[in-house]
Amino acid sequence: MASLEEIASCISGYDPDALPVAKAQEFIARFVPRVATVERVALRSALGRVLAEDIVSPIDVPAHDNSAMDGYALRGSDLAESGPTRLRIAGTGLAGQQFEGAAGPGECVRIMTGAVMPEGFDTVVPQEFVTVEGQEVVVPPGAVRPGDNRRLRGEDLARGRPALSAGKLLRPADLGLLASLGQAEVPVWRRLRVAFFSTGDELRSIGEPLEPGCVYDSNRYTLYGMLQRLGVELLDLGVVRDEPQALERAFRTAAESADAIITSGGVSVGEADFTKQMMARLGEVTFWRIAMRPGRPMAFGRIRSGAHEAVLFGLPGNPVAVMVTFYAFVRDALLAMSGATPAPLPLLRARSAMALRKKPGRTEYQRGVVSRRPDGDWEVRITGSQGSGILRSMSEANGLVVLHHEQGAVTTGDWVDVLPFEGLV
Ligand SMILES: Nc1nc2c(c(=O)[nH]1)N[C@H]1C(S)=C(S)[C@@H](COP(=O)(O)OP(=O)(O)OC[C@H]3O[C@@H](n4cnc5c(N)ncnc54)[C@H](O)[C@@H]3O)O[C@H]1N2
Ligand code: MOO
Repeated sequence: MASLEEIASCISGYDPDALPVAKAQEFIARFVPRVATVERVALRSALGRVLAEDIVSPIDVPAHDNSAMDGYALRGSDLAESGPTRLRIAGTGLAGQQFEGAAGPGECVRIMTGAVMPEGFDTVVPQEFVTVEGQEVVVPPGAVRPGDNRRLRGEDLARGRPALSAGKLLRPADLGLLASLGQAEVPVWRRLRVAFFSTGDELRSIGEPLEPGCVYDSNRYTLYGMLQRLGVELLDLGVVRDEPQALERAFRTAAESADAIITSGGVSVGEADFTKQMMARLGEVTFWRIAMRPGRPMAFGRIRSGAHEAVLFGLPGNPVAVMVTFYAFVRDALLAMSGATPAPLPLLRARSAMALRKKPGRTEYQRGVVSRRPDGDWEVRITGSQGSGILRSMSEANGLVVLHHEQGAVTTGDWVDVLPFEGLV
């Protein structure tokens, strides 16, 4: 596995004290390893897991040419060039059944949606387009063209062709697709294990009295929520005092049982911090100052304990900085470690309802509410104070306005990128 130094040397203009977001992302993507164990799970349990092998279709789906409509199967060559076409009804084909009778030229077969097309028939006319006169169907001119309303064998999935590629994060449509192939079990990468804890002597856990100068630990709860949504296995190591033995114990336990460790707090320049020293002592860790707001300080690397090691994301302590750095760096890294093919989060374009101050040379994430304007455009309004300790403005927001590295000030009405929370937080 490459060392931090080796990776740093691959990144042009790398400066840990002024690191653009994109370079930190690139660094992390080059560094993180991927899980190596495949397990086979029942189809329903594969939801939200990452496919470990390509799935080649063992069958044609659909298995036969079949009708897309309830109506009458006919031969396209029987359609009259002008005027109505009269066809004799030779029998019926139901879904799940094959029409066994014989039908010759000038004849049609009553057919239901999904029923196998009778031999030699290539077109279906929907029943609402025709009139039935005794044993005859009258198709008006122009009602159908040859080949209409017929679904071809293998048009969804062709036998022997790839149906899904390894690295796919399995969503509801994929479960359905796998079911249509008759696949009862799915090869997926094993779930990633992520340990997390909060550091800081001022932190109290829920249920403890709040002494003067203390705050309740909220970061473990936002982290829990974000990690739970990613579908990883969680190991909550609680609040750890800023004290060498306690920190060493927590880091070692985490490295021995998890693939990744997420901490919050203790990565800035404060005096009472043993956290940074312990990170550096137990592994290979770099301390970044990222050109972003919020979320400037961050530790990144690996922690070792005996033969075990885990990737470390040492996030800043401020509650909003934890969330923003998680979405900017940790989310994609954990998905990559889980075996998923990288896919950037989609951004929405919205007009800013207000002027925003912004200096080029850093990425800013501002909390906002997007809504639809009467003219149909999306509009975004910032949710009050953007201090990185103000979780309320994060909770009130439904997205983050992403002001990119090179971008300058925004004037009212300008288009900006928004990362919507829907489906994310
Ligand atoms: N002189 C400087 N001071 C600071 C800098 C700097 O560059 N120079 N950076 C600031 C930035 S930006 C941030 S973010 C913080 C990060 O500091 P730490 O990661 O060392 O975090 P702490 O000092 O432990 O905590 C910061 C803040 O967040 C509160 N906190 C921490 N953990 C939790 C938690 N689990 N739940 C709720 N709140 C938490 C903590 O009480 C502090 O108020 O440093 C700035 N300072
Ligand atoms: O990481 Mo800090 O959030 O910019 O306050």
